[in-house]
Amino acid sequence: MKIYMVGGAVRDKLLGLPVTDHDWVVVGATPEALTAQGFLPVGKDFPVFLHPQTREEYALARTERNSARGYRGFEVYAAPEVTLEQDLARRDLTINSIAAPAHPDSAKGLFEPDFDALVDPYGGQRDLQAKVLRHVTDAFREDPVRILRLARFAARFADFSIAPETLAMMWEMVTDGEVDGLVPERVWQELARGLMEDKPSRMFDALRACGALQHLLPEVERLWGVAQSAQYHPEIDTGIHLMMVLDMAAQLGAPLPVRFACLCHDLGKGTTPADVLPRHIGHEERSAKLLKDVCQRLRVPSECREIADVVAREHGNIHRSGEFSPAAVVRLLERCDAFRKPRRFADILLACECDARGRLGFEQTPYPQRPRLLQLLAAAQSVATDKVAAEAMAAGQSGPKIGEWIHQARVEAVRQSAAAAPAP
Ligand SMILES: Nc1ccn([C@@H]2O[C@H](COP(=O)(O)OP(=O)(O)OP(=O)(O)O)[C@@H](O)[C@H]2O)c(=O)n1
Ligand SMILES: [Mg+2]
Repeated sequence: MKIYMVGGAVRDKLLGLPVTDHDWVVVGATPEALTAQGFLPVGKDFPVFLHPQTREEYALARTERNSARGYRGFEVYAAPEVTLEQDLARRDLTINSIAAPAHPDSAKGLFEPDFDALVDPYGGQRDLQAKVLRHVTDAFREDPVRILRLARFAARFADFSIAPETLAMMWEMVTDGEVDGLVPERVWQELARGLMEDKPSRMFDALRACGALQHLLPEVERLWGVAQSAQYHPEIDTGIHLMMVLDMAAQLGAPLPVRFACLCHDLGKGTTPADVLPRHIGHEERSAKLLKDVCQRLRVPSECREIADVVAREHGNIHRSGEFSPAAVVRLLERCDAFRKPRRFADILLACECDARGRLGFEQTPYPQRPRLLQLLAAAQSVATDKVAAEAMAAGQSGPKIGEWIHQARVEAVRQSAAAAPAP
């Protein structure tokens, strides 16, 4: 048997990037031979084994066919006579189809890849140098998730382009309805990973270029070509604004829920009636409704869904909060559930900063609303609620009236804090 390091580990090593997870392929072996060497079988669908010490994945060389639409319908063929070239041929991108032969290092009991003896039958190194994302063979079509994977790699390797023939193939796959059969969990998984890359906008550029975004997220696709007022949005186009917001979220190191909230905050601008454009009165409510559809369709986890809902509804109010009375500030904090979930509120404010700075010419503009609302929240939180409640009861109050007293005490605390540091 012969063992090779493959996939992302070889690619990242050649790019000089840190390598975290190692994938291996085993040629000329049977499951029995691997088990005899101490490897642990794991794959339910695929013949995959774990190294007894490192727990890294070792897969038998295989060919595969997609027997049905979507993710589940694979037929896998693994046998000792499947060659390395055959295994590399069924992979997604040339840059992911380079193999490094590995030699057992008997001292450590591990395998050491030899990067001076790469096996690269599909031009992976050439495409790494030319910075091109290119499919390996027609087998790319067998797995439509690869459209999303490619889009995600475009977001990660922001200076790579998509080979025209690959884009053409993706376009055909989309036209054939291939992305419509994807299971929601896989779509969400890839979208979430792409959102977390350095330049998320490039994932959406790629998905638009092949027509997939219209199928996966029509609510987002629709935003291109929708005008906004030039006074607040010099970039005008809502789709362009959205991409700037996402890239700002990446630049500010925002976590996934914040990035998802950014993605969905302006969905309602896509359904603004033509006669009120470029104004978008009431778009917040419409965003929240469309967000609900997206979350149901893609089974978005509740952590992402909930923050996105608040950001969709309240981002305009948070932007304008500098003009709010102390009572209006407290009502805003209450609607955001900031007293119970202060950390989530900080994330909501981060999403709003991304929105404000994700505009042409505003990238470096400070967003004082964020520190100010955090300060006012801290002031409102400093109210000793049990003391206020005791006072209210001593004054003969009960039920909701006690809540009103607490609310009033918080308004007073916000008033004092705001007076000490007025909005800029
Ligand atoms: N739908 C898929 C998934 C994986 N692969 C192949 O399996 C390898 C390992 O997959 P994975 O670990 O998911 O991706 P990586 O390329 O290693 O990228 P990452 O850095 O995201 O792990 C890929 O390089 C690719 O050769 C593929 O061809 N098609
Ligand atoms: Mg990997």
